[in-house]
Amino acid sequence: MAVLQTKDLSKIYGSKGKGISVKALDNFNMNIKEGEFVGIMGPSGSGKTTLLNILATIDSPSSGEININGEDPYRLKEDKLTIFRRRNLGFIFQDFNLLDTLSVKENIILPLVLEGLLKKEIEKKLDEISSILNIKDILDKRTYEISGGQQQRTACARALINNPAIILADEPTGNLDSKASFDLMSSLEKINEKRKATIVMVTHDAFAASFCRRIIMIKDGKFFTEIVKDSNRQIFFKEILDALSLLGGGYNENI
Ligand SMILES: Nc1ncnc2c1ncn2[C@@H]1O[C@H](COP(=O)(O)OP(=O)(O)OP(=O)(O)O)[C@@H](O)[C@H]1O
Repeated sequence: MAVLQTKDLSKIYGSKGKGISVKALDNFNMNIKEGEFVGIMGPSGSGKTTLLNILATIDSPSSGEININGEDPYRLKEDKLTIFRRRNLGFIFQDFNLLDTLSVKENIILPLVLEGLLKKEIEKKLDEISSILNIKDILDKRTYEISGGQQQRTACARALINNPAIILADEPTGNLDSKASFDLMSSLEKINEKRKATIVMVTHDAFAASFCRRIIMIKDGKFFTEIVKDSNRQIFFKEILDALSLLGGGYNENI
């Protein structure tokens, strides 16, 4: 079953007639099934952030349709949209976005406290997610007392604790070293496999992308191609690099 669908999604920045307008997304179609782990890649300026912001309901499309877990979020009023977001979407950002006045545990359980869940239920969910992400030992620490990798795993736990329909990740390894990237991506892979979590991740990093099961490449706001993992991660990594070199737009120089 598709948990996320876009149909002829377009986004034009800049008002008609005044100055230059930019078509950031151009009739973009995408279909993501429950339990998929999908990477979105493309050259700088190809529309990845625009797409993610629209899926995150932060920015509205100029035209086209979007369906998340059976609803078009852009048809909801603001108060319903806030609840929709909290229940259906989990966010992981490049810069972690943790609250440094709170402990690791308080950061993670925040969405459940907002939902008004019972303490016992909160503790059970906290225990489950912190074991998967290997952060049980640091739950009482402040966020400035832990490493970047631990901060990102904390942010992941917060995004996942209430089992959202979709996890949206924007360059989650962008601020991590290679060991922390490996740990984070292994955790996301495990969460995808064990909890059937649906993950959509924008990344420039072919190594991080190799943990996904499908990569959608976009160029100039349009679907360019997609590749599906049908062997091991090392082979998929090479296939991603090959596809990126065809895509051009600055990727070729990095290979
Ligand atoms: N708020 C805005 N106003 C006007 N143009 C914008 C705005 N945001 C993005 N754009 C333009 O839309 C296009 C797509 O931008 P977007 O940020 O989605 O690309 P991207 O693929 O995420 O790039 P990067 O990899 O560099 O982050 C670019 O041409 C960009 O300059």
